Formats: sequence, C-alpha cells, structure tokens
Amino acid sequence: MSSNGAAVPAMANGEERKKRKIDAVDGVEGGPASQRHFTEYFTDPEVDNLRIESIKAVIYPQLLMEEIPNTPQGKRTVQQARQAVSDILNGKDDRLVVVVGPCSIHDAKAAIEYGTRLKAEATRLSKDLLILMRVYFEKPRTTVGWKGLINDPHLDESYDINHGLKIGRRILADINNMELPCACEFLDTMIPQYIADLVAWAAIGARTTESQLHRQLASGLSMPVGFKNATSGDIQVAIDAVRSAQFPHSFLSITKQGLPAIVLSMGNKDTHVVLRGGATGPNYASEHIQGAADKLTKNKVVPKVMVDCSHGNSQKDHNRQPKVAEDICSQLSKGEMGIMGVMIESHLFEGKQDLPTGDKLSDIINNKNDSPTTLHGSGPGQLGPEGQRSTVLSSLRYGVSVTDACIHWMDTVKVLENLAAAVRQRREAVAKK
Ligand SMILES: O=C[C@H](O)[C@H](O)COP(=O)(O)O
Ligand SMILES: C=C(OP(=O)(O)O)C(=O)O
Repeated sequence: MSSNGAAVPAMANGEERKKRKIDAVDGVEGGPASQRHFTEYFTDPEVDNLRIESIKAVIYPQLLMEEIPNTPQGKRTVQQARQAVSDILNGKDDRLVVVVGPCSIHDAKAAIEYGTRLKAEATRLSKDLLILMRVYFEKPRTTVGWKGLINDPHLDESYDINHGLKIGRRILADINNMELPCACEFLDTMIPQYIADLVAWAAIGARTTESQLHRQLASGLSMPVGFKNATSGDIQVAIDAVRSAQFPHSFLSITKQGLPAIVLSMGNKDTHVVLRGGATGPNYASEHIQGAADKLTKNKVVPKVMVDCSHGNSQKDHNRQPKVAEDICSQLSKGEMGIMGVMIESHLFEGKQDLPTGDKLSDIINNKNDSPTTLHGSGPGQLGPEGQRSTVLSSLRYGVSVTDACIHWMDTVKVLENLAAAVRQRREAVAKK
C-alpha cells in the first residue's frame, strides 16, 4: 500500500524488464551485437552507475521542434492565451481562467476528440471564461505507477520516451491549431525545452512546489505558472514558490541542441497559487480564499488564486467536483475577485480505469495484436508514424481516464455554463459596489 492507502500496482522490476528485452532480441541473452551496443556506455563499472540498467540516446529539442513546428496560428493561440491569463491575474480582464480536461492524456485520438468538443465551448463562453485544455503528459505519483504519455506512450512499460516526446508535441500542436490553448504540468525539468512553446499555462504540482529545481524552472518559463499547495495542505510552500519564481535564478538545464548548459533566468511575475486541498481537508470555501488572500498580501503577492475542484478538494471522488464548482460559483456571484481561475478534471466518459500491470500486462503483450499504430494519416489526431501501438490501448475503454477519476462531458458542459453565469453575476455585483 502507498502512503495514501492506495494499492501499489505491480510494476515490472529490472530483472523482468531485462528478460522482456532479451526475449525481444531473438531469445539470445544480450541479443545481437547491434542491440547490445545500445546498452553499453562509458563508465567505471566498479563504482559508477551500479544501479543503471541501460542508457539510451534521446532526441534533442531542436530536432523535434523542426519536425513538428509550431504554426503561425498555433503561436497566436499560445501568445494570446498567455497574455489573457496574465491580464486576468493582474485584474485587467474580469473573466475566469478555466483549466479543464483529462487528468492525463493516454490516447491521442481521445485527446483530439475532447479538444474538438472543448473548442466549441471555449468559443461559446469566451465572453466570461478563458478556457484552456488540460493536456497533461507527466504524472507525479504518490509511490509508483504510469508516469504519463511522454514516459511510456505505449502504456506497456516499454518507456519509448523518444516516441512519447513526438506524440506529445504533435498533440499540443494539433490542439493549438484548433485555436484552443493548452495547459501542462511540468515535472521533468528538461521536458519544457521540447514543448514549452506550445503551452499557454503551466502547473507545478503539489509534490514539487517546494522543490528549488521547479521554482528555478518556473522563473524562466515563458508562460504564467500556477503552484499547487502541498499535499499536506500547506499553502505557505506555494506562496514561497511564487515569490522564489519571481526572482532571477541561475541553474543547469539543456540547450535546444541537447547540450548541458548554465541558464540565467529573468524571473516570472505571472505566477500564482493553486488551492487543491490536502491532508487537512479541502480549501475551496470562502474562508480559505480569504485566508489565502491575506497571506498572499502579507507576502506582497497578488491576492488571487486558482481553485482546483479535484484532488484534495474532491478527495479524489469525481462526483464531488461539480459540488466544489457550485461553491465557487456562489462565491463568484457575490463578487469574489480573489478567484482568478478554476481547474476541473474531465474526460469524455466518467470515472477511471486501471492500466494493466504485472501478469495482465504480460498476457496482453504476449497475445499482441501487431497493428503498429492506432491512428493513420496526417490530419489532427491522425498521427501517422507518431501514433501509438494499439496493443494495450485497444484493451482499454475509450475516453476514460487511466489516472484520477474524471467527470464526464455532459457534466463538464453544465459546470462550464454555471461558471460563466457566475462570472456575469460577479460583474454585476462588482459594478454595484
Ligand atoms: O493527478 C494525478 C494524481 O493525483 C497524482 O498523480 C498522484 O496519483 P497517485 O496517488 O495515484 O500516484
Ligand atoms: C497531479 C496533479 O495534481 P496535484 O499536484 O495537485 O496532486 C494534477 O493536477 O494532475
């Protein structure tokens, strides 16, 4: 069991993975020389890298960006949305930012279908809401589990990260081309170099808000960044993170050509706190918003927060998300200006499903259906060579989350309409003051 009481899924250990790899190369231990070549690397085998199974080459950012460029339309979408989030945070635009979408993207086709539906709502409600799609590729786990589409795009513990980077960038490019801006969580500090030009808002998650590496990263990111409060419920770490990210920093990263480099950042003023609840309970109610605003003011930070309807605020029960949203609507309609945004975990269908692990995964892999991709062609969502192997994907229910449980599409539309109505009421309430 993990610290939050959830069962820890069975993962292939190093030996099992090695065996799978050996089986995959003609059943000969170590495989042919060409395969062995990829697992050998320079090191002192007596003292160094003793617990490293293999090291492979990764594509460098420039190569991926040239292969999947941002289009003029995509760039406009990113720039306009970044500016609009900044204006909302700084009180120059009275709309509400809404970051809504799946807990994680695991299926490119479903992501594009969700994006197409969301685009229609984003346009319809654009006078009151600035809607961004949650396009989350990196999952920070309480203990272990699937770490997201970039880390394991075929969902089968093959960790084809080069492919994950491609498919992730392709999905972001396609969604931006629909003129729907995207929101991501950045967990790995190298990954922004591959995709950040396609991201309009970024989150630093509850498990990494206190990390200096992530605060430094945020200080150099080109988009507004929200820091979640800690899983313990502590919001001071998020306030400290906002303050830290607003300063310049020097830190290590990689260049677009993949070289290690010393980066000097300029600081990011478009940073804010995201209240997501925690071990001490939810923190979306009026008194929590007031408490957070007071603390932010004392720390000389803009007293505005985004509220996450999911995670600690829903106690991971997706049915509670609309109730949290209802409470936020009631606060907005009374004129609450301290809430600048809302986050919702939503998918085409409700709930969640488990990814196969252990014996179940081995059975699926061994009876593998050999069709190489689920998607063909070159239009949006038809990823051609950037598609996914269908083996595990085809064993899953379409449009259902494989990480946290989500609300379904029809409920999502209702929540969005209620939020838009509450923003209109807030406008009236503020005008009367
Ligand atoms: O949003 C996703 C999850 O809440 C987060 O990644 C932790 O998930 P876990 O507790 O299932 O590992
Ligand atoms: C992991 C997430 O949230 P948190 O960091 O709040 O747990 C998330 O939003 O996907």
